[in-house]
Amino acid sequence: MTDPISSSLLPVTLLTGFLGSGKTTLINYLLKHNHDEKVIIIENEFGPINIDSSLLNVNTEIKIVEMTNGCICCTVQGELTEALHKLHAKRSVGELQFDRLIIETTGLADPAPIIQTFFIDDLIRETIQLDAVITLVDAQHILKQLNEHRVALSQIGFADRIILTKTDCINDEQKAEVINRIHKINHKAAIFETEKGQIPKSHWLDIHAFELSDELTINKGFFVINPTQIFEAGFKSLPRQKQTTSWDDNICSYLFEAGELDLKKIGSFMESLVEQYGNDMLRYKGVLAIKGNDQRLIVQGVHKVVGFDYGSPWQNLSERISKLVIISRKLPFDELNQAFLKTISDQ
Ligand SMILES: Nc1nc2c(ncn2[C@@H]2O[C@H](COP(=O)(O)OP(=O)(O)OP(=O)(O)O)[C@@H](O)[C@H]2O)c(=O)[nH]1
Repeated sequence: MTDPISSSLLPVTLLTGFLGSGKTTLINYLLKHNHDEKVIIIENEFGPINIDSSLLNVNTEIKIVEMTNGCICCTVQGELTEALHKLHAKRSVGELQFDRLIIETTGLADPAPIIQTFFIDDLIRETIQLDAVITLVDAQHILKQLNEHRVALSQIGFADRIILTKTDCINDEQKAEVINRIHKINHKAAIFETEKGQIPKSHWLDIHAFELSDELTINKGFFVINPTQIFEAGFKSLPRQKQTTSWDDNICSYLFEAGELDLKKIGSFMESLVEQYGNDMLRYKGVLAIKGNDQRLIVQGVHKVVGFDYGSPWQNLSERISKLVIISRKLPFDELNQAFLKTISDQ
């Protein structure tokens, strides 16, 4: 068995992506090549007949839990929770043995309520670990989908990893345009390419994206609020690459940067940020240096569900820089910049 997140917590991967983006194809590839562990697939479709399960090449090692009673995201508090509880009960008495769960959402689902299920329900929180949100993007059609369907934007915004499919159907210039646009929406998620689902499972399983880890990968292209480096303005938007089209995705990535922070003050800044703008904040993660504390403070959240924990100690003083990345619908820069500057200047 390959390194699951922990021997006691069941790893769950959330596979999302617009209609026809290649989710079933990816799962089929995995099931064909993953013989060392047992996987349960939870999938849902609109309507009374679940067509996708008949497309999956299933052998006896794999069980599929179908949810055809509407869309996961609409019934998430009920049906998904119930399905997870049942699976846990069967697993814990040995009636069903499996090593991981994959949830394949309908192409029209917004992942937010599904992700929140893993943080809200007590039993699920104690027994299951959401590993990562993997978003499949149909490179041939995504630009059109983004222009026409907000949910496609949201699926990219929530992603920890993005798997680009159907790159065999476009040329290099078109691919560069797609990658450029994805980066502008979500600059944190690494992008991988695949043709017909042929990608090693290590690229999308056991990513540990929801663990309160110390790592915070930051690429260029964020809007930056950084009082440690830009004392006067405290805020700058990095130059964006030239845009050839007039679209304006309303989800983008933000970065707050500062030196050491006062726990109480950054706590109340975060509290009011989440209170006011949590509905717009898809994903956020921070590694903060707290005055008088040797350990990194890790914060991560999805909308208004936030988790805090202390991580590994800072090695030296120069390392002690606080960073918070937020992937969100447009936030009011000036207002937040001022509030953030106030938070750190009063310290
Ligand atoms: N050319 C090409 N076709 C692909 C690729 N990946 C998937 N497809 C095809 O795209 C179609 C849709 O793929 P699915 O795997 O069913 O997509 P899905 O995301 O499960 O679709 P929904 O369940 O409807 O949301 C199928 O005909 C696949 O064979 C790829 O990388 N290249």
